[in-house]
Amino acid sequence: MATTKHRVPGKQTVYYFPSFVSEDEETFLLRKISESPLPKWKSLVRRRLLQVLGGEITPNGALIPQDLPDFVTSYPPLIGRIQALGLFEASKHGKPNHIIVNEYLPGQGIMPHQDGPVYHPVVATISLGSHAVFHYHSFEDSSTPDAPPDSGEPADPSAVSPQSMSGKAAALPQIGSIGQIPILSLFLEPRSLVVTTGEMYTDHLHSLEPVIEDIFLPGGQVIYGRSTGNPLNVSEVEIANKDLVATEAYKQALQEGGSLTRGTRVSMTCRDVERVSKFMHKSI
Ligand SMILES: O=C(O)CCC(=O)C(=O)O
Ligand SMILES: [Fe+2]
Repeated sequence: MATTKHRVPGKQTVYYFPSFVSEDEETFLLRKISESPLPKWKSLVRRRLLQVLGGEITPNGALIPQDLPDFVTSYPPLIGRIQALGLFEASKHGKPNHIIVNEYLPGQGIMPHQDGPVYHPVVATISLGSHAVFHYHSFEDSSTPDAPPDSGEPADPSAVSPQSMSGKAAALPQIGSIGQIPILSLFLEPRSLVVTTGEMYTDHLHSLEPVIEDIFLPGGQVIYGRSTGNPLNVSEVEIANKDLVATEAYKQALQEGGSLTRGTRVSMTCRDVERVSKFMHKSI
């Protein structure tokens, strides 16, 4: 498969595609997203939910479908491009039908969580505007929690947060159900796509640390855990996709070490909601 060379070394179930959108497309997408009608905007503690594209999901996990906008179906043809990778082949619709658009200012992140069973267990995330460092975590007892979604974060109604993370302010687990050290960490370039499948979707959590800058050591490690304020939580973790990173300046930071300041990042998280209601959303 053409995707094989995009597999993150050491993981069969995570794929990284640099330059998935062009610079012109990135500019266009950021403009289109910022022009979104205000009622769709919601403020969250750690990031801003900009838009939900494709329709709202009911508390029972069914999508009330709404047409996806031209800026994801036509120019640029993001959905077609994702479908062509073949990684959604086993999902009901063969491609994403739902996109959550989030904005992260420097210093904002998202705590470890799972995306939950409402979606087919494949998620494709496009990064725009800034780099980020993305972490995957294990459950220490390798069981998944049965806690309901907590305090409004993640914004996604179907996302599952472990009980240990239910404190709003907690950036990292305070009690032991989530491994302290990420099991996999990725460098996400602006304009890249990362696709998480299989057990990395179903049995693991993912997060973005709320930091203003990312600090790298020579050889492609990143410092993790600074946001907890506790030096005992700080560790060095390997950037698993360092050899797939395409931009010279980022390659250099990963090879030689250094720090990279975060800018405003907009992410587009694309998934397939398998249960679709027969009722179409009607615009008022
Ligand atoms: O913004 C990202 O890269 C991740 C977002 C996320 O995990 C989510 O919306 O569930
Ligand atoms: Fe998520």
